[in-house]
Order: sequence, then C-alpha cells, then structure tokens
Amino acid sequence: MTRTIRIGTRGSALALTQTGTVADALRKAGQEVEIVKVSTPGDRSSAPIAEIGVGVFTSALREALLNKQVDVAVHSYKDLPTAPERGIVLAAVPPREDPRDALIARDGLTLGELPPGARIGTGSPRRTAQLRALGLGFEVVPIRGNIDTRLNKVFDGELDAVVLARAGLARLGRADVITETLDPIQMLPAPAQGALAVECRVDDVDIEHLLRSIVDDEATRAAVTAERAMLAALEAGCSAPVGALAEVVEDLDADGSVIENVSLRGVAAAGLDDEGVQLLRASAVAGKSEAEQLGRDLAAELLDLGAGALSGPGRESR
Ligand SMILES: NCc1[nH]cc(CCC(=O)O)c1CC(=O)O
Repeated sequence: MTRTIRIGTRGSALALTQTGTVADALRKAGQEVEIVKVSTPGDRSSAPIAEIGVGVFTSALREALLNKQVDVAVHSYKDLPTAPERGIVLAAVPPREDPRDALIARDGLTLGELPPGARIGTGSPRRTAQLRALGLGFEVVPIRGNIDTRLNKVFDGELDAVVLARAGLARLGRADVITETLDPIQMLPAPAQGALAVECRVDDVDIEHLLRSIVDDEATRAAVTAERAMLAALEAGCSAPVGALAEVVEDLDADGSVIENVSLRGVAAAGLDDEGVQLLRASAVAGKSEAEQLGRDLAAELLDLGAGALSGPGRESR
C-alpha cells in the first residue's frame, strides 16, 4: 500500500510506547507511518475514573478514526468498552505482554510481608476487592494518575505500596521497581490486561487486512475474546468488579492428537462494602474456536453463584 498510514494514539508515555510497537511492525513491512496524538477527556481530568465513566481514554481516539483524522487507533485493550462501536472493526490484537498485576512496595516488600494496616493504593474496584479478600488488614487507598504519579506515592512514603499492571511498567522499561509479580490465584488481572486493541474503519479493508496479517496474534486474540465475553455478559447482569485470565493451552483429544484449547479463570465480587467482600470464582476450558461462548458460560456460572448480588462500586475502572 502506498498511502501513509496515520496511527492515532493518546499522548501519554505508555500510549506512545504501545503505539510505537504497532508503528514499528508496519514500518518493517515497508509501510509509511505517521503518529498522530489525540488528547482524551481521561487525560485532562483528575476525577476518579469510576466517576468519568467507561471509555474516557478511548472514545476520543475512536472519534478521530471515524472522522478520518487517523486510519488506525491503538488502545490499551482493557480500557475499551465492551460494546462494539458502529463503523469500527478490531483489526488486530498484537502479542500480549505479561498480563499479571504487580506490587510495588516500600523496602522491597511482598504482599505477604506487608504488615496489617499497610496502606496500598489503587483506584480499581477489582484490585480493591481482591486485596480486601486476602483478609490481611490492608487499608486500600483510592488513587489515580499516570504510572509515575502512582509510583511516586510509594517512593515519597505516602503509601506503603501500589498495585499496577506489570505490562505498563514493562513497556515503559520500569519493571525494575516491581517488588512482587502477583500470582493470579491472589489477583486475577482485568480482562484483556497487557493486550492492545488495534482498530480501523470497517470500510477500510486494505488497512484491516494489512493489520491482521502483520500485527495480529491468534493466541492472544482467543484468550482476550474469552475474557472480554465474560466481562460483557457480567456487565449486562451486574456491576461487580471482575477479573479474568485466559490462556491457550495444548491438550490431547480422544484420539491422542494435539488440540488447542482456551483455559479461562474468572473472579467477581458478590459485594464490596464496609462489611467486607466475598469473591466468587469459576474456571473452564473449551476449544479455541469456542472462546466467546466459554466467556459467556463462565459469566453465567458466576451470576448463578451470586455475582453482583450486593451493590458493587461500579465497573468502570479496571
Ligand atoms: N487502567 C489504566 C491502564 N490501562 C492500561 C494500563 C497498562 C497495562 C495494560 O495494558 O493492561 C493501565 C495501567 C494499570 O492498570 O496499571
């Protein structure tokens, strides 16, 4: 293709790094690429994400795509609303970074080493619920801001620790500050955490094919499809904080031949209030082509178990 591909991105250091990986892949394939910064309300406001609402970081980018200011939009996949956007197609999901959450604590401490009463910062209802469910007496302190702002609260001594996505730190070359990568048994990540979503206009088939052939990773796509389908089905039914993690695994079928399955784990809070929190968990495996149905089935199981039965704090921030 001879036209210059304009890739829209948020202007944050993390977004620019993420967009850079997609731009590099396209340049390597011989494409001319231009990076266009788009400012979003999520970047301009300092209110809690749960108040500004879902899509704060992504709707302005999608608008720029629909207005033809840009040809491609690169998002942190977990920040995208689950509802599809008319006129836009998910053209590619690049290979995922480590999806797990990370603890950054003072004095090199791990979660198990932090004392009762330790102040741990996060703005995410999902992380809050899972931290409180550990029953270790932590005080969860609501925070937001970019990654450096959050890290500085630990370095300045204002907080004992913060929990952040490992992927964001790794992409920024800051994985060295991590004191513990949290086991998904304790802390299931947000659906699609560590993955990118690369979108283009539905009618721009040249770009769609190019992105699909150059930057898409089939295993990542299958995994996040299951996670997001679970989230979407739970959103329709409740407003609980939700974590999910899927992996493509190789199994043997009845004749002993190797097949690829998707293995999905999910967690949702039954309630999160001053009384405490109860987490509901479920897991299941299905064929790779059944990823979407697997996610919906797991959501149904969590709803049966009582996900969202008590009022949750909202689902906007993951
Ligand atoms: N909600 C904020 C956000 N959106 C994407 C990332 C980076 C990690 C990723 O791509 O999943 C982060 C930071 C975080 O949760 O610590």
